[in-house]
Amino acid sequence: MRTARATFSQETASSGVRITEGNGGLPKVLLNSAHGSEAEIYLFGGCITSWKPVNGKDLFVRPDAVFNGQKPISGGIPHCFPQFGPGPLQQHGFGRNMNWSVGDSENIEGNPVVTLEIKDGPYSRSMWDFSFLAIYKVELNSKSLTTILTIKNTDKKPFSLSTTLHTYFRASAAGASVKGLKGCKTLNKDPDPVNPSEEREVGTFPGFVDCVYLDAPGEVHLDNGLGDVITIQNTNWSDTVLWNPHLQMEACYRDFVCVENAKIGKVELQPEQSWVAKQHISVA
Ligand SMILES: O=P(O)(O)OC[C@H]1O[C@@H](O)[C@H](O)[C@@H](O)[C@@H]1O
Repeated sequence: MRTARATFSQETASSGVRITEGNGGLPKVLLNSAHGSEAEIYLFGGCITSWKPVNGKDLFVRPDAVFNGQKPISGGIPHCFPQFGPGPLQQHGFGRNMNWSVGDSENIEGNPVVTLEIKDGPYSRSMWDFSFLAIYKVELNSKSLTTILTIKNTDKKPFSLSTTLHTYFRASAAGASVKGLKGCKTLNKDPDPVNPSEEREVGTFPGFVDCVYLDAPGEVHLDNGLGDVITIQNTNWSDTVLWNPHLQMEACYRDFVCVENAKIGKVELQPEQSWVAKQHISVA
């Protein structure tokens, strides 16, 4: 079944896609699979704040997260677009500060699929003077969540960007580990500035961690220290970031780790060109 152009006021419950009012009165999209899983996405930031797979833990939203449509929502799966980290634009770019609109929604064998999008406007143009279209397709299955991000250059001049999905997984940081990054070259802010290749079979979070793994594999495994192993697969997200703020966020650092699919090196897009990347996270 396919439902075109859902709007805030238009509920498409039969497709398992429903738009309702979330925290702070912000519109959010609820996804319900016929197979028992749930997810929610705030249109502000296109931020997936909840993913409850069958037999798995929810994502993590920081206790300092605000839902006021002004500051980005800190938690879940925020977009860092069109810049990851600090730089000429605001930290992590402006995609997480924009109101995404709902495009198509559909239902595939009981699994809801929704497509969100943003394009340039006065707000983005004031910081980044390019015409672009970002399309974010989200599909919920019983034990997995798939997102496909497409960035299209709709301008007459080329542009470049970096981006990540800054995913906050609920975890026991002290017991969490990530497998699959051995051999990757690192860009490690701390503690080792010489940026060696990762030698460990598993990355852990014994203290402050903020490390980019370049040319990461298409699949890594997060043991969340709470009894689940989450498989994180990707196509075209070339890098992986591990982050835990430790004592910088004393109130919550014990309860999450970020494992981020990232594109750190610049994506260069000529007019009409697109960049597409897929993330698939799943529990056993
Ligand atoms: O706090 P924010 O802007 O939501 O971003 C989350 C974190 O993202 C990390 O990538 C940065 O290294 C941190 O400095 C930052 O705090």
